Amino acid sequence: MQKIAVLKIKLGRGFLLLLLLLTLFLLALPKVLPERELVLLPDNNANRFLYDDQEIGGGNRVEWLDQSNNHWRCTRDIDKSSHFCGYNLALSDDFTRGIDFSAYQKIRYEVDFNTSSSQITLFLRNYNPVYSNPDDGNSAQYIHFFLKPQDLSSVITIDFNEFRLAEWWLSGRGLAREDRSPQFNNITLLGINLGSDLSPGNHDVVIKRIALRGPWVSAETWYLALLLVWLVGAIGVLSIKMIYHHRQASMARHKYSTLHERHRELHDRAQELTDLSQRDALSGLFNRHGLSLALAPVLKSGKGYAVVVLDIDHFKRINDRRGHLEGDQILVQVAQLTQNEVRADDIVARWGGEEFVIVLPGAGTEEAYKLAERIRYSVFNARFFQDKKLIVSVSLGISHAQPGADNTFEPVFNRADQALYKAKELGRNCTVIDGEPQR
Ligand SMILES: Nc1nc2c(ncn2[C@@H]2O[C@H](COP(=O)(O)OP(=O)(O)OP(=O)(O)O)[C@@H](O)[C@H]2O)c(=O)[nH]1
Repeated sequence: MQKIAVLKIKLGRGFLLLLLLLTLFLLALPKVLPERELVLLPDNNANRFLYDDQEIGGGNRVEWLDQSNNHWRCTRDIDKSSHFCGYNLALSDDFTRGIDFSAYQKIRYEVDFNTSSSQITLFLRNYNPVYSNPDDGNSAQYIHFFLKPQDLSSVITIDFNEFRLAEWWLSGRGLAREDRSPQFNNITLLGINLGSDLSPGNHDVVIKRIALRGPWVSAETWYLALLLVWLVGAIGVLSIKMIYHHRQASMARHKYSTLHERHRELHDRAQELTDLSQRDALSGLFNRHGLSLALAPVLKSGKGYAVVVLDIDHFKRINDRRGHLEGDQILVQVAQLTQNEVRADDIVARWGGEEFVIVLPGAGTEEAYKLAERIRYSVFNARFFQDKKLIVSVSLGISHAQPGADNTFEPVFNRADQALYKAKELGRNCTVIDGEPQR
């Protein structure tokens, strides 16, 4: 039991330690893991195109300087007004099907800007059938971020939280609340616009790389994993406790049943010893000690009782003729025949040798005489070893203890024994009552 308790404590501590380590590991993992990345550019199949405001009479003209390296230029004609000039990257051939950016957190541009533009717009287009129309490129959400000259560096990383939905796109559309904020689940196009008011001269841009970045696993998933770990931990601890208590209970049950078994064995043994000390081994009747114990309450009651002393006639001769073993069997059979005739509360004992004593509590001599005669006839008529020639008879002496008198057994027994002696003298196979002539 102690070993199990120690094991339980060790297991419990081990489990807690494991849980703690696992929690620390899960907490540290997002910080250690490299970010997930999706490279949008360079991509050989990328659908890139430039646009300017020439068609609407503007003063901006765009051209590729080195298309394979995404190197392009906007030139502003001072004599005309400036509206827009820029670069687009279509993410698929199908204008309605883009890429889900929402699994990422930010977008990373590696761009060389050689421009004096005071405001560069980085924008994304999100197509959603709720508000978009496949025939109208402008119906996809226009989400933008304004780059100021001070933001320009070789690597620019922008969190998607920093993007805004353009007011001009939103106005007049009457969209539902959930559609009035930027959506990133189906981005079909991204672009760079050098601005609406470019300064005269050349503005060169080289786009080296554009990629999405984000954690491998979302914060919600981490929390869920932590919760799961603790849940599994709690179930583990509970299971250990249950197993421990179950084992304790089964050990207690085993101990109880062993004790119970032992108790039963001791009880049986005690009964056996009691029987041995009170019973005659051959006949199974009370011996003298058993008789004195059984007699005690009768004497104490003071009610009076009758005593019959029985002795097998010429038993020595039977023994001599048939052998001691058969003599024993005759003794057992006579005991049984006697036992068959008595009442439930009569006490039958083997006094010794071939002599038996019967005590009849509350009985008078008449009753005792009838019993003695029944026994005598029963023995005389009994068949021993199926031998018709073997006749066994018994002689009996009877005495009576008056109620309130004779509270010791010995004198009453002696009187019955005297009567038995008389019966023997009278020729045996008869019953004599103390103080009476033979009937
Ligand atoms: N087989 C057997 N014989 C026993 C036992 N106890 C005593 N005896 C024998 O019983 C016989 C008793 O003989 P006796 O006292 O002379 O009396 P008896 O031969 O019965 O003669 P009466 O009593 O005068 O009729 C003896 O031979 C004992 O050895 C016993 O347990 N088994």
